[in-house]
Amino acid sequence: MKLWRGGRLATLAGDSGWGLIDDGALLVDGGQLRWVGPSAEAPPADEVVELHGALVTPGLVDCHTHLVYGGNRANEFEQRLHGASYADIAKAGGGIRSTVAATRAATEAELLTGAAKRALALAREGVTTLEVKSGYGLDAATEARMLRVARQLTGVDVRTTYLAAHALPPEFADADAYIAAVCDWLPALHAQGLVDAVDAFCEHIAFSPAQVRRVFDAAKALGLPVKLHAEQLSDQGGAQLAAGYRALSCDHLEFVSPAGVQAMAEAGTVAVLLPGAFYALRETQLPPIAALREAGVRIALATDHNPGSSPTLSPLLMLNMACVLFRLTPEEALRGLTVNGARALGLRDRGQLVAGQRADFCVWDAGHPRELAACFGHNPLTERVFQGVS
Ligand SMILES: N=CN[C@@H](CCC(=O)O)C(=O)O
Ligand SMILES: [Zn+2]
Repeated sequence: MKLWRGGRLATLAGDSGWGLIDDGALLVDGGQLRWVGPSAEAPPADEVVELHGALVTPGLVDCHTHLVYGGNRANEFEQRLHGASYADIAKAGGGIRSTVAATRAATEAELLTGAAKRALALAREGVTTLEVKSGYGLDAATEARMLRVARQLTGVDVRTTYLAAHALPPEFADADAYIAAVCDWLPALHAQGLVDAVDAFCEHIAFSPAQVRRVFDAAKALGLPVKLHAEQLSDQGGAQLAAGYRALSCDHLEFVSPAGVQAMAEAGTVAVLLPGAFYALRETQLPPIAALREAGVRIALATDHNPGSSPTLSPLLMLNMACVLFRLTPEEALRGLTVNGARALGLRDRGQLVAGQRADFCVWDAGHPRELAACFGHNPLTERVFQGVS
């Protein structure tokens, strides 16, 4: 067993507060935290690492990414600067569809090379758990390829989400017929062990609530949990729909209604906020933070890394943006990228520095956890411990 001692621990234990332990220690047994507390009370260990007062937090959980894809969409960045909106570009056949063409054209090895570089960039800022969605294949073979690639990523714990209901592929004129295919492909992917959860994009440029319901019914029949890209550009009632399926999370939520917030609170559905997309699309409608807080909805944060609306690989920048743009407190933001991110994936074994949790943690050159959110464009990570190994 290995003891890390003499650190300032932001344990995030319990439901609020930093859970600070000054001069704290962590006893690691294999991949698990065996004991956490003041250094002076630490049990004996085979090996001791001195932290010299460094800050320690749980490993970061990036619970919403589209990390596997071909090509890039910097051309759309320019188009938006010339006045086109995200929806205009999508309606003209660009956006998600343009990444679908590039992803279909890429080999599994090419997709893995690109995704592995991105996963490494996230890990270098402290990510230890990462969710990766499909949704740029939109045919059975490419959706499977994306999910297989995600599962091959190493150095982070990966959760995969089936998002074939992301956009209508060019070979389908009828969205209902495509949704039937999306539902048909799912059992085989699930049988191959490639799917942890099922997601959909409920929006006027994507799929209707009735279509999402069919996808969720297919997930439910297999016992798979669901998540939803909900109310990003308009209020479709997606949050209520998802809550009706006890969804793990609803993500984006700029246009969610009070009824949607209430339904999420009652279902225990996590609100995943994505400041990178909000920023890049110059959205002005803020997610209803005060209402989410008041209703007691857990708030998570993620990079939403994708080549179009959120081409960021910086979870630390998301902490800062969540505070500056959404007015989250630094503590809410860090909880969003740790314990609440884990909850958005249905995981209860990580996100806090508490005995029994996974030994995934970060050591930072910082004196207080609020510094992680206050600074931007600066990475103070000095060590990342993943399953007990640094
Ligand atoms: N909004 C839908 N899906 C992604 C963007 C995908 C893309 O533009 O390629 C998101 O979460 O932001
Ligand atoms: Zn997304």
